[in-house]
Order: sequence, then C-alpha cells, then structure tokens
Amino acid sequence: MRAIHFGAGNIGRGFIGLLLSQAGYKVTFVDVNQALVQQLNERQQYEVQYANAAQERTIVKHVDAIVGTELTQVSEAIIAADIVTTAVGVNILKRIAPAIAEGIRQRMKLHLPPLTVIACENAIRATSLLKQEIAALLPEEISANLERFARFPDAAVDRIVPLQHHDDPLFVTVEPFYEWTIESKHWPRQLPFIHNAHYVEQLDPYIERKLFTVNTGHIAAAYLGQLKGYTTIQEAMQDAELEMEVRTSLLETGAALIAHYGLKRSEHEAYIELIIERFKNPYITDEIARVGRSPIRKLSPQDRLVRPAMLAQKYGIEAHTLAKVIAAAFLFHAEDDQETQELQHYLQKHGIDAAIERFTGLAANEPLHGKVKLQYEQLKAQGKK
Ligand SMILES: NC(=O)c1ccc[n+]([C@@H]2O[C@H](COP(=O)([O-])OP(=O)(O)OC[C@H]3O[C@@H](n4cnc5c(N)ncnc54)[C@H](O)[C@@H]3O)[C@@H](O)[C@H]2O)c1
Ligand SMILES: O=P(O)(O)OC[C@@H](O)[C@@H](O)[C@H](O)[C@H](O)CO
Repeated sequence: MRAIHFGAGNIGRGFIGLLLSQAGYKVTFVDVNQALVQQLNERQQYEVQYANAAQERTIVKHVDAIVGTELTQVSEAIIAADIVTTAVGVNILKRIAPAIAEGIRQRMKLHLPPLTVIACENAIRATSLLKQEIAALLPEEISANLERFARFPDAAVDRIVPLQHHDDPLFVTVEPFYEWTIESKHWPRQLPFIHNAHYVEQLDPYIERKLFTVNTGHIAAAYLGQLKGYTTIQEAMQDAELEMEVRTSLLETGAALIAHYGLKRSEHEAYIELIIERFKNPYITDEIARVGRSPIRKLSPQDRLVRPAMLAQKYGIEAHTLAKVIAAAFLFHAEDDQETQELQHYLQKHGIDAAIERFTGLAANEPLHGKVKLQYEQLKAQGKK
C-alpha cells in the first residue's frame, strides 16, 4: 500500500509517517523544504527516538520524497496512492489542495477506487476544510460527486513533537504517547483500517476533548509561562503556581466539555492529569516559542481558547483562567513569528478593544470581551510588559 504524506516536518516524520509505515504503507513525503526532500531521497530512511528513560529508537524505512512545487510529480504519485495525509499546518491546506485535486481528476479518468484523504492538523474538522479547498478547484461534475472519487475522514492527532535540534536533519525525537483518532463514517470499504489508529463514529467529542485539553493546557503553560520569564514548557511546569493555573484552565474547559458531551467527570479529570504529566516529560524540551506561535490562529473563535470559553459561558461555568490566558496571548512575543508581529502591530495601532474584537470575534458587548480586557489591563499593570 502507498501513502503520500504532505509535510515531512516533526509530525510528518515523527508521527503520521511512522504510523503509516508501521501499518505497512510505503510512504512518500511531499515537502517544500528541498534539503529535507533531498536527504529523504538519498537515505530512504530516518530514525525516530522516543523521549523516555530508555530513549528507544526505531528506523522508518523505504521512504522517499517529492518537492511540493513539482505538481506533475506529486499528482502522478497520488494516482498510485491509497491514502493521502497531511501535517503542514491548517493555514497551508489551501496551498496543497491543487496537487491533490489534480491527482483526484487523473484517478477519475483512470476509474481508480476512491482516494482516502486525511488532514492531520490541530483544527476542528481540518479534513473537511481541505475537502472544501479541493472541491472548489474541480469542475462541477466532479465536485458535486466528490465522495465517489475521494473519501475525507476527519481526524484528531495527538503526539507532542518539539522543535528538533539534531545534527541529522531527519532524526526526530517524539513523546511515546500518541493518539490518532479517525472518524469511521467516511472510511472507504476497500481500504483496511490503519491498525494503530483509533476509529470512532462521531469525532466531535474526541477532537474537542483533545484541542481543549492538550492544546488549551499547552497554550496556558506557554502564554502564562512566558509572562513569568520561562522559555520552555518543562521549565514553566516546574512552577507549582503555574501548574495550578494550567490545571484550573483545564478544569474550566473540562466542565464545559462534560456539560456539552456528557463525558464522565472522573475519566475526564484523569485525562487532564495525564496531559499535565505529558507537559512535564523531562526527556523533552518544548520551546514556548513553538507552542505559542501563530497567536492569531490560536485566538480565532473556533480554536483552543475562545471556543471552550464560550462553551463554558453557555453552561454558566466561570472561565476566569481562560480569560486570563486569552489576555496573555496579547502580550506574547516571539521574534520570528509573523502572526505575533501582525497581532502586536494591530494592537499598538488600534488598542486592546479593537484587537480583542478582531482576533477573537468577541464583540465589545460580549461578557467574555470585558473579562479579557480586564485581565489584560491587570497583567499590564503588574508590569508583565
Ligand atoms: N508538533 C506537534 O506536537 C504537533 C502535534 C499534533 C499536531 N500538530 C499539527 O501538525 C501540523 C504540522 O506541525 P509540525 O509540528 O509537524 O510542523 P513542522 O513545521 O515541523 O512541519 C510542517 C512541514 O510542512 C512543510 N510545508 C510547509 N508548506 C508546505 C507545502 N506547501 N507543501 C508541502 N509541505 C509544506 C514544512 O516545510 C514542514 O516541513 C500542524 O497543523 C500542527 O498544529 C503538531
Ligand atoms: O501545533 P499548534 O501550533 O496548533 O499547537 C502547539 C502545540 O500545542 C501542539 O503542537 C501540541 O504539541 C500537539 O497538538 C500535541 O498533540
């Protein structure tokens, strides 16, 4: 079986490429980083190390790669593929859609079975977003019946893979934990289930539980941690007061998730503690700059902060810590992150009210808007910036 995976970065090599290979797929990566592509083609394998006491390693073999700008080569590879996966960043999906659309068009002409496409990104229903981008590029007679030519199961992906600083550009250190949850209803009959993935009928509770626990907790540790002068998540999580704030933010999102999805409280609280332990993994150095990057995406209404805070509000749950983390996002700095610069530029020019409204979608008369503003002013007054 053949897989085409867009994005040979940390999640591409350290999670999805690894799992697909373990499931019996020959993996071809597509990436715009030419040096990475060259290395993958020269060596046809790479090493993954697990961040635990044993520091076990495994080799992913029989891989190759294509430069993302080589559209013909990419679409030809898609003709021969059973599955296409992505881990490029949700904002990049529109850029890879043309090659996938072309691959689907060619497959249709050849009467090939439907292609399976899964976007493995941190966003609610990223595969559906990719499907929309692809459909918009295809002629009406194909896009109207797209499910006949390609299947688009939504998925949730969870494994912490920090920035890598090794001499070998292909070597990747990953936490041992992983969860790849795939919605089964769009899975094509002819393709066997990927044995190391978890199939569920309804993805929403899983993706929201993941995003609003792992990613909300992560961003709380990052934004509140930076205000206290820390540069990594592990340093920040050694601060007992900060750990408590992270836990409180997760009890807030947890209460909202429990109310909304009827999750079992004891199970969800155990899940929160598992996530906090993962953040503390002493064998990982995860930079706050990575976890905090792209604050505009992270502040958007459907992402890890505003959506659970609004859900909490809907169920009458106090979301004081979430409001503080949202406020802290407006104080986040990361030198080489474009979204951080854009947000700061807007904030300085238009002020906090306009910035809250623009980036979170919270109108000035929304109670959460007022809470965020208050927290922002308090953080500033405490000399946090
Ligand atoms: N790192 C994590 O812990 C983690 C965990 C779960 C999910 N994710 C999600 O996975 C996705 C990727 O994250 P990452 O940490 O691997 O990032 P990364 O920056 O390490 O990897 C992204 C890769 O995509 C490539 N890329 C960019 N534009 C491209 C294009 N047009 N065509 C092909 N390749 C392109 C980049 O060159 C890079 O190699 C993001 O959506 C992220 O939110 C990350
Ligand atoms: O990838 P982002 O930028 O959406 O979020 C940063 C981290 O929280 C994220 O990459 C986590 O490490 C990951 O989602 C764990 O599964």
